[in-house]
Amino acid sequence: MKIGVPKEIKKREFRVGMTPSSVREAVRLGHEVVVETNAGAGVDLTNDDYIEAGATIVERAEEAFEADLIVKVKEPQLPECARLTKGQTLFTYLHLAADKPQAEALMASGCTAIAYETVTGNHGGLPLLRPMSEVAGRMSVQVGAWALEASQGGRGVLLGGVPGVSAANVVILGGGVSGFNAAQMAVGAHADVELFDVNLMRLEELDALFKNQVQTVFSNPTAVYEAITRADLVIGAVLVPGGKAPKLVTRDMLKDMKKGAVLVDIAIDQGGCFETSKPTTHDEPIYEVDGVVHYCVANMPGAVPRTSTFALNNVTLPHTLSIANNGAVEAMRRDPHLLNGLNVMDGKITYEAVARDLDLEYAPAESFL
Ligand SMILES: NC(=O)C1=CN([C@@H]2O[C@H](COP(=O)(O)OP(=O)(O)OC[C@H]3O[C@@H](n4cnc5c(N)ncnc54)[C@H](O)[C@@H]3O)[C@@H](O)[C@H]2O)C=CC1
Ligand SMILES: CC(=O)C(=O)O
Ligand SMILES: [Mg+2]
Repeated sequence: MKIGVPKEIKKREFRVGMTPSSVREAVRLGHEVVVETNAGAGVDLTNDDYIEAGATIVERAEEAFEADLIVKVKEPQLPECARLTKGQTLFTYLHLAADKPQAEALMASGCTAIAYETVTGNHGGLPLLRPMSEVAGRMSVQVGAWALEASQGGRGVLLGGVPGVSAANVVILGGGVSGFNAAQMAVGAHADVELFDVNLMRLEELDALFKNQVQTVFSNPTAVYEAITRADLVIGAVLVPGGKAPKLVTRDMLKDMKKGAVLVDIAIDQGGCFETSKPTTHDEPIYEVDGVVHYCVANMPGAVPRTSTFALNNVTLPHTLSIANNGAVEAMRRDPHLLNGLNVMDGKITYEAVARDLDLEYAPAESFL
C-alpha cells in the first residue's frame, strides 16, 4: 500500500505522523511511503533521515495526499479535507464533535476516516489518546503557572507559595489520564490540589495513589462551583469519549472567581468544559473574560513536538501497519478496537456520540464491514 505523510499545516504544529523508524517498518513490510518535504523538520528529522529509512520525499502536499493511507497528527484543515477522496483512508486525530465543518467536509470527501482519539484498547481506555493526554496534563500545570504570572494578567501567585505564604489552590476537573498527570505535576510544584471526577471507582484509585497529597472530590455542580471560587488555577480535563465536553463552568460563575484566576481548558479539542472557552493557538494562547485568564490551546502537545511525535508513534504504528497490510476494512474486521476508531465512511458518520452532538445521521461502523 502507498502511505502518505504530509507536513502538518495547523498553526505551530511541529509534530509529524510517522518517524523514520516507523517508515522503516512499513517499507520492510513492502509498503511505499511518501513524505512531504521537511515534514519532520520541526522535530529535527531531516529529509535524509526519511530517505535513509526508505521513504520518497515529495515536494508538494498534494502528492502525499495521493496515497491510499494518509497518516497525520492533527485533524485535517479544510484545504486538506478537500484533497481526500473515496477509497482513501485517513488515520489521525479528528475531534469531530467540536467541528461540524470538518465532519461535513470528510463526509463529502467519501474517505474512510479513523480517529486516533476513539480507538480503544485491550486494557480499556483510549490508548492512542493516552500519550498526548499525558503530555497535555503535564503541560497544563506549567502553562497554568505561567498564566498566573502578573505580566500575563494572572493573579500573581506562585504555585507552591513560599514558607510563610500559602500555596496556590489548583482544581482539576476530570481525573483520567490528563487529570492524573496534571495532579502529579501540581503536587510536584507543592500546590494545594483538588481532583474531581464523576467516576467513584476512579476517585478511589486516585485517593490510594496520591494519599493525602490530593483531595479527591465527587464532581457535581455545587461542588465544582464552590471549588472554582476558591481556586487560583482550574484545569479542565474531562472527557465523554467522542462527544462534546460537558460545560462545567458557566460564564455566570466567573464573576465569583478570584480576579486573575486561570482556567486551562485541556478539553477544548472536544469543545471545552468552560462555557467561555474558545480555541486558541500557541501564538496567542490566552485571553481574559471577566477578569479570569483562559488558556485554550487545542494542540498543546504541538509545543513539545519531539516528545509528542515519538510518544504518538509508539502507539499508532501497530495500527498503521495493520491498515497497510490488510486494507482498512479488513483491519477493522480483525480488530474491534480499531473499528471503534472509525468516525466517517462512505459519507456517513459512524460514531454515535459524534452524530448525536452534531445532529447528523448515524450509520453504525459495523454496517460497513
Ligand atoms: N488540548 C490538547 O492539546 C489536548 C487535549 N486532550 C483532551 O483532553 C481531554 C481529556 O482526555 P483524557 O484525560 O485522556 O480523558 P480520560 O477519559 O482519561 O479522562 C476523562 C475523565 O473525565 C471524567 N469526567 C467525565 N465527565 C465528568 C464530569 N462531569 N466531572 C468530572 N469528571 C468527569 C471521566 O470520568 C474521566 O475519568 C479530552 O478531550 C482530550 O481530547 C488530550 C490531549 C491534548
Ligand atoms: C489529542 C490532541 O488533540 C493533540 O494531541 O493535539
Ligand atoms: Mg485543599
